Amino acid sequence: MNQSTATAGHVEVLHLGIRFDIKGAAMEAVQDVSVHVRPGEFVSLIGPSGCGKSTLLNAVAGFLKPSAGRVLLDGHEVKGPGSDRGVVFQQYSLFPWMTVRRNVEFGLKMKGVSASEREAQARTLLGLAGLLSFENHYPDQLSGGMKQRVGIVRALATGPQVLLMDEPFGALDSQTRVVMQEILTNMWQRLRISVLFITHDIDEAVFLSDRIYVMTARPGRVKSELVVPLPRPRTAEMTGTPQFLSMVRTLKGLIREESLAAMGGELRDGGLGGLSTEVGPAGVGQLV
Ligand SMILES: Nc1ncnc2c1ncn2[C@@H]1O[C@H](COP(=O)(O)OP(=O)(O)OP(=O)(O)O)[C@@H](O)[C@H]1O
Repeated sequence: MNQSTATAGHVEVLHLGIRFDIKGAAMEAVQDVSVHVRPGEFVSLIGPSGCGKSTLLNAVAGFLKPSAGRVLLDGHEVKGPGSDRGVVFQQYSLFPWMTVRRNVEFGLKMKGVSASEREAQARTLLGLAGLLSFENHYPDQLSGGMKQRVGIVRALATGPQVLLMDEPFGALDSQTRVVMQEILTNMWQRLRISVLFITHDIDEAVFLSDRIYVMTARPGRVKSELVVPLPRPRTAEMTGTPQFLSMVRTLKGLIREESLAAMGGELRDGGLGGLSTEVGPAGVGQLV
């Protein structure tokens, strides 16, 4: 497993609270959340829409200041964005006027890395992502999946200890998404980097993660923490195993409870009384 070899990239979110001011009223988006990512670990956050997943990730990225609690990276308090954390969003954030390789080199250039070293590092990572033959293409000559692969490579180029990914495959069609998951798990396996990953796709979370946090409806708190017991490296065949399917079923039950709670019981009150909020048999997802 990765976490046995990586030594940096330990994220600790301790009793995090984040409040937004909306028209003069405080709105609590995240409440008393404690989560962690060990060095080299792949951890996902899932939960109903609006439960504060992006807010939490933005606090780890240093884009948002906690209203309560702390975020630590390798024991040091996060006080703002830094090159020790790479961020990938759902929207492709490439510079359209730069080639693929120039896009990847951009962060290295900002760090003052020499042209020859930049080129070597960019080409190594592009090779890992299967994009070397596209290094001189421009973003608008690439498919959505390729653009997002360039986005991931660009986030990795400056050598962060932690990769923060907010629904990175959300805009892709389902076939491309599955391929991207395999590419990401292979890259992660080689790079030994810590990942905090947000997704709405439960299969994706199970396929990629070592552990999964399920969040409650707003204000977001940690509802459950599950260890994914599947071996590494992950392969597409594993998605059909009873272990995988049982874990997906467990997570679906947990999310469904919270989605119903987020709707304030409106569905049941509206006459859909047959809807059950009970979670099915816990299966293999080991609750910790
Ligand atoms: N900058 C902001 N100002 C005010 N409210 C905000 C801000 N950012 C987020 N919120 C609110 O905080 C809550 C949590 O939002 P957030 O985007 O973190 O949820 P999420 O779980 O990532 O949602 P989704 O799964 O739909 O992307 C929502 O009610 C959202 O409207």
